Amino acid sequence: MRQKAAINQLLETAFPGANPENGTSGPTAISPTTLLETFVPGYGPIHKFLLYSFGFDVTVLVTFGVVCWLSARIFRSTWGIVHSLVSANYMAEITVSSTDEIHGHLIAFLAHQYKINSSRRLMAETPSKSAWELDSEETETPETTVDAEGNIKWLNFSNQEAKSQPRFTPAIGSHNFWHKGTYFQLRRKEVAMFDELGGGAAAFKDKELLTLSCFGRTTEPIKKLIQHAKAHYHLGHNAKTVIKRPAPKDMRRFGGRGSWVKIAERPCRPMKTVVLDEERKLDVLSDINEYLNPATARWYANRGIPYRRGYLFYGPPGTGKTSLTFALAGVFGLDIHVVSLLEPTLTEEELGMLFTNLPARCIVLLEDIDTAGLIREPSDSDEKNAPAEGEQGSTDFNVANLTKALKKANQLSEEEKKKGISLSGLLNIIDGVASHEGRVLVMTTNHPEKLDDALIRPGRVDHQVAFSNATQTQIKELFERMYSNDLPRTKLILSSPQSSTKALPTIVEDEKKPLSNGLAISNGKAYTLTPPDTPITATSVTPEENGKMVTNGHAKTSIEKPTTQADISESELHEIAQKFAHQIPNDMFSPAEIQGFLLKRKKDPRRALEEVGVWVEGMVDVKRKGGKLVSVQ
Ligand SMILES: Nc1ncnc2c1ncn2[C@@H]1O[C@H](COP(=O)(O)OP(=O)(O)OP(=O)(O)O)[C@@H](O)[C@H]1O
Repeated sequence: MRQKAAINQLLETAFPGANPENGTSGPTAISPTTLLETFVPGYGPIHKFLLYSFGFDVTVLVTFGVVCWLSARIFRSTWGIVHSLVSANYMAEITVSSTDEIHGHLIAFLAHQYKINSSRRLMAETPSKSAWELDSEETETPETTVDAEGNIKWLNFSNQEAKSQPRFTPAIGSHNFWHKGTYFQLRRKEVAMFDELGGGAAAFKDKELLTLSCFGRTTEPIKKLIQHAKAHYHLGHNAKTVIKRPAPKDMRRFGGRGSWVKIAERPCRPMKTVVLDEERKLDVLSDINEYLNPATARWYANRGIPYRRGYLFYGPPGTGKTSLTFALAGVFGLDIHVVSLLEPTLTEEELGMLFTNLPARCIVLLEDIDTAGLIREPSDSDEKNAPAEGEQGSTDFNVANLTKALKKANQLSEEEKKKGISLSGLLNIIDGVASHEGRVLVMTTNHPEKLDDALIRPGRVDHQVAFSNATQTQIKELFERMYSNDLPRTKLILSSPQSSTKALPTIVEDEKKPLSNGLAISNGKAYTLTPPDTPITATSVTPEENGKMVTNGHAKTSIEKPTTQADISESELHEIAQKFAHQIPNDMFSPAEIQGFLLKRKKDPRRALEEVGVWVEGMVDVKRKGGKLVSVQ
């Protein structure tokens, strides 16, 4: 009886006004149950069934669910409104596209941020490192084959990729982090870009956008963060020379900095490793040093002279033209932009655009300019005078001639299409009105005699440097360099750089100040020029360590015999070098050839001395016969 009364009471609460006992309806009142019955068909019977069978009023649960859902909706939209109001009025943001190198700097920096690292949403990436980028020998863990005595015989690097440590970066989505007391929001998202590939083709490409925001009405904290990320990135890259080349065709169409892509980063080549007549080396060094001085830019501007400098390095193959360019880039901390004029997809307009998008100061390297296939556009008179085949007169005009003429016309138009860069086009790009100022242009060639006069006239080429096969002094230097551990830094004494002082008599205020890179500015007096240290990841290996390598955590003896360097005193090394140099004729072999010979005996100077006679004989024989394949190595 009591149970029935309780159910009745419940029903009364659920259906106020409805009396299940007598079935009469009272005045209608709005209750959650009546509302649900109105909007959800069949709710009433289910509700009654549950209530009678289990004494459980489902309306309470449903009402609670609905209230929660509604609250969540209201909260979300209120939050959205508040967030957008706050973002619009009290937050600053900066967006970075993945087409810009800052994107890479930021991601690398964020990957190092412990707060991001502790995030629960990360993206794993396998960083690909070049041989130069490996931190140290210890981080390399090649598989090794060991002989009976436990010495390493063969190394195998096939498992390298699998073993390399993944890098964790923030996943696509939103992240928050603190940096130096500022709260930052990071949104990483991918957007599909409709990219017209030309020739009617098009494709969607993914591009990434990073949006950094922080509270406040100024973007200053974000700018500082980006600056910090850049500095962090370059921290480990100070001693590297960055090599860039034109981006793939579809990327460089957009212009901007994205027109150049980094292809490599190498440790700076120390100037002392380039064996070249000291005076010639210093001439180039002081010339570039003076050119890069900001005061010189003003000097040029005041006189209306285009602020550009061109160098021609010429000489036989393997004599150090490229090496000197890299060493110069290291000394002055410039990036090298390498352009191949033979690239079939490169048009004149694109080359012009690439030159416009060069950074303020850089080296542009045009290698083997004689083989670049520059096209001299035929003059009108040439065209008129050249008799076309099949044009011997209308009388003997026949079908065969017509076919030939058509074929030739087609061939010509095909060639025209592939033509690439004409000489006049290149000349315009090098020093035309739209040409970039502030860059150092280096052109190299093995055949200067083949170059067009216009290409090397002053203004386009301001300084020529001749390279030749090695002299005995250079051979000795190469030898000593190969076998000495780490020679102390050489001081280069600059004696009276006349050319520069004559050319720039009015640079006064800054002249005696050493530049930040350690080079002094010429003032007509003799002065000491010390090329800045190029801190190549100095592995100060002790003689004892030198014969060992660490693999998989175990120190093992290296493949080669323990070095003999430790056994040789400096004076003996000089003596051997002297004898070695005497056995090689002057000006016959390029430094590259000598380096190649020494590399095969890189740990054994005595053996190099013993074997050099036979090598010279064999090589002289090959050179005399004009052959290319060597019988002695
Ligand atoms: N003068 C030099 N001093 C030191 N090393 C040199 C010198 N010349 C050549 N070498 C060595 O020889 C190799 C080839 O040199 P490099 O590429 O600079 O020659 P190159 O003159 O540019 O040749 P090419 O004309 O074929 O491009 C490099 O490994 C370099 O170290």
